[in-house]
This record gives sequence, structure tokens and C-alpha cells, in this order.
Amino acid sequence: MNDPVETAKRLAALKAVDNHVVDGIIGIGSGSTVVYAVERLAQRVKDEGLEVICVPSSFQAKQLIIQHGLKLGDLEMHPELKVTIDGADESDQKLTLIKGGGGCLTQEKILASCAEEFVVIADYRKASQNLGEQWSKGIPVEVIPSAYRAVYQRIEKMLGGKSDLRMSGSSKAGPVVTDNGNFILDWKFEDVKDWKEVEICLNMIPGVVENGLFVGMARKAYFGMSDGSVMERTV
Ligand SMILES: O=C[C@H](O)[C@H](O)[C@H](O)COP(=O)(O)O
Repeated sequence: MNDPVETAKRLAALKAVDNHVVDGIIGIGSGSTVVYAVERLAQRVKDEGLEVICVPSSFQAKQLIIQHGLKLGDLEMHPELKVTIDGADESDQKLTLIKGGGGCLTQEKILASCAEEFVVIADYRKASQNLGEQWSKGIPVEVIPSAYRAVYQRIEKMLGGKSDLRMSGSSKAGPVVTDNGNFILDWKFEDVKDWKEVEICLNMIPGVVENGLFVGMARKAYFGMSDGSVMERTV
């Protein structure tokens, strides 16, 4: 594999799966980095007889689990997870994360919250000192479709910045619809001092289902670097 970003994602995923996965129930995040984690999990199941049941955070994660022949579970059967492994769009020094670039933030946050340990895997482009340095698309906010304008206005009044309704692009006219049948606003923030306060404030707006700020949830992150090493952050 020659693409340095893909190599970095794979190295981070391998290390996280090797260091954190033992027999038990595993939460599977979404996105392109998680693909490598699922591949590694499948390999360990084959080579070592690892006994895992995987709980997906999205349609994509479910497909990955099935394609790799791993055991599929759900939160109703398994509300307590040993570890959840997931990617991120950006992480600051304290492992405050922006997630939801792929629109799966709500289930991802649920899986992160149900796990004894939440481990982040990402490539070097995602590691920042402060949020917003690398990720310029804003904080994803999942909203009930009928409330999107009302939420949009409330966010601007309360927190400033600007929101955009995420659109599907060329393959379908209209907005992105999440796995839950909702819309996504991408809120471009300005001057945030307290991320926890913002996370709570966003979720207090009626019509908001969840937002993509993960504050104080991750304790460990692995970032694949461009030189082939893996940088670890622990908080
Ligand atoms: O909704 C998507 C998720 O939050 C992903 O974990 C995030 O967008 C990172 O994805 P990737 O591993 O493709 O960079």
C-alpha cells in the first residue's frame, strides 16, 4: 500500500485492535479507518480463535462485520461493550473529538458511551492542538428534518457561527439522510472556550438528536503518522 494516508490509517487500526481487543463484545465505529480495524479483527479471529461479537454503529459498519464473517450483535442484546473502536474527523490534545463526517455520530456516541473503553484510530491529518485547525467543515448536528431551520436559527443565536444543511451531492438531489432518517447540519463555530458547554447546549435545543462533539469520552487514541510510526495520545 503506497498511499501514506491509507497506510497511516491501517497502522493505527492494527495497533488499537492488537492492544485493546480481547474476547467479548466490541463496538464498531464507522468510516474509512474502521475498515482496517475490522480486517484486523477478522484476521485475529481466524489466527487466534478470538471470540468477539461486534455491535455496529451504522449500516456501513454492519455490512463490514457481515462481509468479514464476524459475529453480529446489537445493543438490545449487548448493552455493555468491552471496547468501542472508532475513527474521528479531528482530535485535540485532550481527545475532544469532532465526529460525524460520515453522518453516523448518534449511534457512534451511543456505542462510545456503552463501552468500558473508547479507543480512537486516525491518520496524522486528524491530530490537532485545538479543534478547527484541521477540520474546517464544522460540527455535525443530527436534526429531526422538520426542525432543521428552527435548530439552525437557534444555534446561530445562542452560539454564533453559521450552519449548512448537508447535501447529498451528485447521486441524489436534496439533503443527506442519516441511518436514522434525519438531516445533518454542519455548524461552523467561532471562538469556543468550553467544548463540554457547547456539546450540552447543542443537545438542549429541541429538534437536535445528537451532535458530533465527543468530550471526555476517549481516553486513548492512535494516530498513524506519515513516517510509518504510530503516535499514541492518552488522557
Ligand atoms: O460519521 C462518521 C464518523 O464519525 C467517522 O468515524 C469519521 O468521519 C472518521 O472517518 P474516517 O475514518 O473515514 O476519517
